Amino acid sequence: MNTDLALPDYREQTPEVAARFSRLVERPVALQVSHLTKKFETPRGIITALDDVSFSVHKRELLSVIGPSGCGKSTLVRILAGLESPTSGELRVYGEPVSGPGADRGMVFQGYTLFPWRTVKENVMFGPQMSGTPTYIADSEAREWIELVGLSKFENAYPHQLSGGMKQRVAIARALANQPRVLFMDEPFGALDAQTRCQMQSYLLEIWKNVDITIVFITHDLDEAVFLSDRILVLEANPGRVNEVVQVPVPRPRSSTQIFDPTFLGVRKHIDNLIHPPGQEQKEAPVLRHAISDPDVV
Ligand SMILES: Nc1ncnc2c1ncn2[C@@H]1O[C@H](COP(=O)(O)OP(=O)(O)OP(=O)(O)O)[C@@H](O)[C@H]1O
Repeated sequence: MNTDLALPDYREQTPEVAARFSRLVERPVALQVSHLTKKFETPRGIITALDDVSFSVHKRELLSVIGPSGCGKSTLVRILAGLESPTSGELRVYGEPVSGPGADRGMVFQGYTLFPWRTVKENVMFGPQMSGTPTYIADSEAREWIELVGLSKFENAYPHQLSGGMKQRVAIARALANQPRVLFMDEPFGALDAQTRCQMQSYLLEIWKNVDITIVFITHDLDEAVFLSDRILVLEANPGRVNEVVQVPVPRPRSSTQIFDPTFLGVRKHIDNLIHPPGQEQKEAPVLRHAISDPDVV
């Protein structure tokens, strides 16, 4: 059976979805990335990790970035967070040029970056305390953020007492407690098992619904990108360039049952084709230098 025939074109939008996108582009631009280029000098020559990358993210938008390995996702997020400088190009947050790290941008990484010697609440309070918020205010605000991520019963627990998904919820609360204007999430659920990962995606949408925050979400998981995003920035590799910015035509609110909808599958297939162009699939597994030959392994 050719299932492609049943899939709608990824550009088909219901009137509700089209209206949502018209409203989205009317909102202020939270993040403007203009002509970003990053070159690395290596003993083997210059590597262009990012080549003239431009895109914008609107207030309260959730934009995912996806692409093949080596397309520059990590380099991009490091530059956006101010941990690395671009070779050329510019980054603006609500119109203000930025360079270097700043409280206007928050980060959630894949690895658990909580302080193991601090409780959940102390972890969430850390940023505001460091920026001079009085302890009693930081304390009461931390409780609110912890409630938002559904961990009130665990505010006095230590990270080692929490599951991987719970630790990432604390990491989200900790990032939000600093009240950034844009939150960058770099494969935050990449280390979680499949079931927890799906739960975390739903939690993230719940949290996002209740907070005035713009999210840039880096992932290599197509389903995750489609499930979460308003739009998806698809990068190509060697050099890292913008391939396409795709509007996700799946209505909100999202639910896990939508992953079987033709609309979901149609846009997923389009992005898959951009990342793995038909006819360029790898025909055989690469031969590894240290591969062992075992006749019992087929
Ligand atoms: N510090 C560095 N020095 C030299 N080359 C680098 C450096 N960092 C990244 N690169 C190169 O830049 C390109 C983009 O790398 P980057 O890690 O940003 O891609 P990625 O999309 O995150 O890859 P992956 O999905 O495999 O993690 C690659 O060719 C990589 O080898």
